[in-house]
Amino acid sequence: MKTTQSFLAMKQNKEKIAMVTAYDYPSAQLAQRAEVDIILVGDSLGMVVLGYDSTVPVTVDDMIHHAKAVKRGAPDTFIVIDMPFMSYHGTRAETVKNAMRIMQETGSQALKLEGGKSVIETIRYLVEGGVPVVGHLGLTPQTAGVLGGYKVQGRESAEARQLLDDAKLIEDAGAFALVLECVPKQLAQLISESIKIPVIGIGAGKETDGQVLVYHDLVGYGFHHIPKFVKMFAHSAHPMLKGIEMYVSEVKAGTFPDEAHSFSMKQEEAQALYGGK
Ligand SMILES: Nc1nc(=O)c2c([nH]1)NC[C@@H]1CN(c3ccc(C(=O)N[C@@H](CCC(=O)O)C(=O)O)cc3)CN21
Ligand SMILES: CC(C)C(=O)C(=O)O
Ligand SMILES: [Mg+2]
Repeated sequence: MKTTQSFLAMKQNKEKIAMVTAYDYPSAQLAQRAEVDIILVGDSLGMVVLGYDSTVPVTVDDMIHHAKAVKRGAPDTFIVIDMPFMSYHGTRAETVKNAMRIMQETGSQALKLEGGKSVIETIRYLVEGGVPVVGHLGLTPQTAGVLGGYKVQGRESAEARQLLDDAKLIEDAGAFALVLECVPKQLAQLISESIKIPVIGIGAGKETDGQVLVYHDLVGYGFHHIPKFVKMFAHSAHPMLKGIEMYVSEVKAGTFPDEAHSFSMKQEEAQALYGGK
């Protein structure tokens, strides 16, 4: 099992960090087999697994339910869990309770929080309490309603400088890594060079210390909207759909199940069953 220190060392050694989301037992198994460095149980599960049109409806209980399955599928991989919408914006006691529940009930290694200046204090006291924290800046989907949609952030220098300042604050607050989503590659490079903790990009160019992609985007599972920054490394929905269509037609034709997929009794037992009332 890697640790927060492993990821700092990877940045120092210029070894890229590969992160992927997972939401259930099989996706976690595949991620672990592929030797990803970090699994993120992302609140994107609300969209790609539950079919909501944003991450806003996702609850702490949803995150725990999915993360427990992920942990069973990838017991030896470092797992980060998203704190969902507004679960870290109430009182300190409420935030601590949510963080504690997610950590204790799932056995995962770290939590991720979206936002800059406004969550610095929260990051600080979670870290002081012993929770490894990942920050998340740029396009923060939980505040997409306020941002005005899923848009690239920091295209103008003033806004870009604000994101750089926020990244430094997040580092100072004690986060061990930072996810940077949907920002120009020049800004992502500057932020990666300006802080010591690893920057994991998504739609942030190739100069970050690592990359993260949503599982369903990268393996092409589902028929959802695919953001521009996604490279689909496999197209799994199509062979899966073909398989299900074949199953339906074989059931309709009566060719499934065949002998190989059926159980049988000895002939005399069958005779006794049919004839010997
Ligand atoms: N399937 C999926 N993949 C993701 O990466 C993802 C989710 N869902 N849900 C949660 C958030 C939302 N994310 C998104 C969703 C859409 C765009 C998007 O469509 N962006 C525009 C860019 C618009 C612009 O140019 O400003 C695009 O065309 O890619 C980006 C990030 C990233 N996360
Ligand atoms: C896109 C990644 C960074 C995320 O936060 C998620 O999957 O929820
Ligand atoms: Mg998320």
